[in-house]
Amino acid sequence: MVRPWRALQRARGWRALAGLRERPDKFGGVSVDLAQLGRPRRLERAAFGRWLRDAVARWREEGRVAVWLRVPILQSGFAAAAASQGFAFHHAEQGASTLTLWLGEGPNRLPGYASHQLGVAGAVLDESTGKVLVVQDRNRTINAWKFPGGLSNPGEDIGDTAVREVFEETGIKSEFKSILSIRQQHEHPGAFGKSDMYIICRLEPSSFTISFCQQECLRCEWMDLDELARTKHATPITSNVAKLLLYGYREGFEKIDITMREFPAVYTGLFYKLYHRELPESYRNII
Ligand SMILES: NC(=O)C1=CN([C@@H]2O[C@H](COP(=O)(O)OP(=O)(O)OC[C@H]3O[C@@H](n4cnc5c(N)ncnc54)[C@H](O)[C@@H]3O)[C@@H](O)[C@H]2O)C=CC1
Ligand SMILES: [Mg+2]
Repeated sequence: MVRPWRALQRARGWRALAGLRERPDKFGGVSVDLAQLGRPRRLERAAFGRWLRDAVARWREEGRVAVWLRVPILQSGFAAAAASQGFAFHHAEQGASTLTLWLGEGPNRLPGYASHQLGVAGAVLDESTGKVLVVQDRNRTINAWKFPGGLSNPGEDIGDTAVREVFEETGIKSEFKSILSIRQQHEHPGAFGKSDMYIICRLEPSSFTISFCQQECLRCEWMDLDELARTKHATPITSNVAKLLLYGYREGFEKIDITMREFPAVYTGLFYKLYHRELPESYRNII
């Protein structure tokens, strides 16, 4: 016998499903966010599965090309119900996962999620002494000199990551001047098998007394740039960028710098940063 309160809960669950808002997108897909259901204690996975099967049939009839289903973490059982109907994970963040189902013709054309992580290091050069700031990692088996740096926070500008990481790891304050190099490595073990983008910036110091982070660094010092360019005890990236920096130090930074300019984005009203080699004024103003 189904107890009346349980029947009532189920009826509420069905009403909630029937009332789910669907958001079409400009590509012909549709999104449904299951957070709208609140905490449906009595809405069973099987009932949700039946609703989803009917909804998918309807979306096919309507000619939708894709379904985006957002599932709050506490309702993850619904992800299993969706997977049994062909949905697959697209991405997950702290509180929810998003699954997709391609309904269009031919192979799935939905864009993937994050493909890279971004690391940024700072080559901090004291131009008055020709010394550059280097560290050795505490957690590495082979200890080579490298520039202090680390992973970018979401929404953080490249130069801000370099300045923050340099300060956190060495106690040195600095200012962003330019980008010197970009390294891309696929299947990076430190990036959960994704690709790693590693950018080295040129920074100018505004403080000089080292107070390095004991958790992350084993050693930290101001080293002659000339010596860093020659030493065998540096990673290949560090050696190459040290040579590049030495070239710029001797012959003018305009030979090596990739500088930054800020522009308003046309469609969104946001701003972005454009990084490129110096462009003479006469070329900037060509109409
Ligand atoms: N060629 C070079 O000179 C080197 C370049 N890199 C690049 O630097 C960037 C990352 O810099 P980092 O200094 O590593 O980042 P970071 O300065 O943001 O530090 C990451 C922190 O997370 C910790 N961590 C990492 N994986 C962990 C795990 N599974 N469990 C617990 N703790 C963990 C580390 O011990 C470290 O304290 C990447 O882009 C990488 O490719 C890193 C090392 C050498
Ligand atoms: Mg680091």
